[in-house]
Amino acid sequence: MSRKYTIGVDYGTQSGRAVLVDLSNGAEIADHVTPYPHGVIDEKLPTSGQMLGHDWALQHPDDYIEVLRRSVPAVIKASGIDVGDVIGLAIDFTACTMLPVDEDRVPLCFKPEWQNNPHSWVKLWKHHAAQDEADRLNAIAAERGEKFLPRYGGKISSEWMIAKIWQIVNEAPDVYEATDLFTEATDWVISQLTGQFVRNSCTAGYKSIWHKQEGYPSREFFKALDPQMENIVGTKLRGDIEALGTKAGELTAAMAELIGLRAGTAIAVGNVDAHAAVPAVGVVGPGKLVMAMGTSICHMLLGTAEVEVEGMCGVVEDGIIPGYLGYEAGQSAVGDIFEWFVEESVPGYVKEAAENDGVSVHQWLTERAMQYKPGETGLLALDWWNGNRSVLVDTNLTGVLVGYTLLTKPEEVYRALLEATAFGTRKIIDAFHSNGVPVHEVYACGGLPQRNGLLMQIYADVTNREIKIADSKQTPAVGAAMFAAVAAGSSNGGYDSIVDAAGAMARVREETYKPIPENVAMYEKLYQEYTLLHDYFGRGTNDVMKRLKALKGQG
Ligand SMILES: Nc1ncnc2c1ncn2[C@@H]1O[C@H](COP(=O)(O)OP(=O)(O)O)[C@@H](O)[C@H]1O
Ligand SMILES: O=C(CO)[C@@H](O)[C@@H](O)COP(=O)(O)O
Repeated sequence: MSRKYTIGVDYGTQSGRAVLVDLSNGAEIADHVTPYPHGVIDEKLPTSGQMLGHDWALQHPDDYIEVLRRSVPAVIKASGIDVGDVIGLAIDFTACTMLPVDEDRVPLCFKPEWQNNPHSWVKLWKHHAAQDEADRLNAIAAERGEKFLPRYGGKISSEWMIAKIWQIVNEAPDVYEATDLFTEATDWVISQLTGQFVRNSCTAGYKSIWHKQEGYPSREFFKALDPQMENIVGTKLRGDIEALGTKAGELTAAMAELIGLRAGTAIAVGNVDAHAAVPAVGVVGPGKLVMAMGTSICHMLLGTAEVEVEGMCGVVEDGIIPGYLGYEAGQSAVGDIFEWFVEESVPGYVKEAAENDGVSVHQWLTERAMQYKPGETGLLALDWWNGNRSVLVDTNLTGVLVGYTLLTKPEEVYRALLEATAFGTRKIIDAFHSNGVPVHEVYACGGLPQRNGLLMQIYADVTNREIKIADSKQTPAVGAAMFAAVAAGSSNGGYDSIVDAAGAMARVREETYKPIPENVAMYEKLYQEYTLLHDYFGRGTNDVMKRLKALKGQG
């Protein structure tokens, strides 16, 4: 039998990428990236030019189709394989990235009557303008003693589906009324490929408060949020919910023509970027934490029992790998903080020097930051430039940097920011480890481990754990390609389970980052200081960040 292939398409924050993978060994035969033509829409609406509020982040649904139009034919062409040997396609996405669609699954923002209303657009995962709704939702859920709350670390995030929908109810009831379905972008793209709408259990579980045994929260709960939402489960949230790796349907003739694959190709149900990455590094059992490190970090871990962990994003049965409870936690900004510094905060001389040396500003700063020992900068930061996702679950928290002097150099600040994100990860690991979900090994994938060795050494030192790195530039896409192989099934040249697919296709690099004992000791001291600052600003001793944000809103 000829070699068989699948395509995984990873939808990130700024771009989407397709990877064509050999099913016999997981080799990435070709990849292609399509930057989203509209990028992240966080200043003004592309249609009317209307300015968006603080904390808004939207996207254009056609950008997702553009990724398929451009990147799928590009990987077929670059690989030179026979398209008939591509047996499946699957995608993974940022989440909760959601949109309202009409009865024909047309996004409301495509329709002239709605296109000038910002609430008709895709709300990206990092749209944080529903914090008020999230706060009220959490208070109501706690008051009612809702059983679901502990499964989400005690708080539902403003990033997740129900808070985002409630914001639409409050600010644009007409959009709410006109919406036939609220869908995750990952499920919407799959519906465009197959012509059928099916939800996936991963986003339903982590982002929409759905539970395998108990379903969604009760009508009474939704009614307590707003009477207009009472029947939302049977109406705007309806749809079959299928497990990861299930075949959602087959590629329609029209889409086959558009993207250059055969009609009838198996299409898997949607998935989330970080979750898809887990089998791609070979993790199919407990004790091994996977960090998907890019714009943000998602921390993924498998367990055998459902336990409560402060501030985790969620625990979902079969949510990552069937047969296990999948735990997720995260940091809302990591690479984004480094990017902010590079774009908004380095002096002109750094940019010029980097240009003269022919390296990126990130590289220039990293080479210099490497010369410092832990503690030597005298700086300490809180990594809350985009709020805190875990363990505090509060998007109203903001960044802090302590220890500036007149001699502070940009590379020292850069190093302090790298370290702050590592301390944030340590908080998450400690929360799991001390609550009965052990973390013995750490794996990293995503853009950051490929680009910044100093960052990875700092993470190994701060967490005092060896870190294994994915042997792939596009780990979530490879994971999606594995789920596509499962959707196609072994009778078609794919696999019967994700465990079988991971056994044959997953890869990590031989070299690892090992903790250096003297760095571990110094970082332990700095971590104690980080914890003091973290609790002081994050647990209510001093709510100055929130007061400042409120004043900013009035200004
Ligand atoms: N050399 C570098 N060191 C640290 N961060 C970097 C470096 N180069 C780029 N970045 C950061 O990587 C992030 C993008 O990560 P990537 O994994 O490619 O994207 P995504 O999260 O959208 O999938 C950006 O936020 C950028 O600031
Ligand atoms: O929240 C999740 C997954 O649950 C991510 O999609 C979100 O953090 C975005 O990830 P990226 O940083 O764009 O890889």
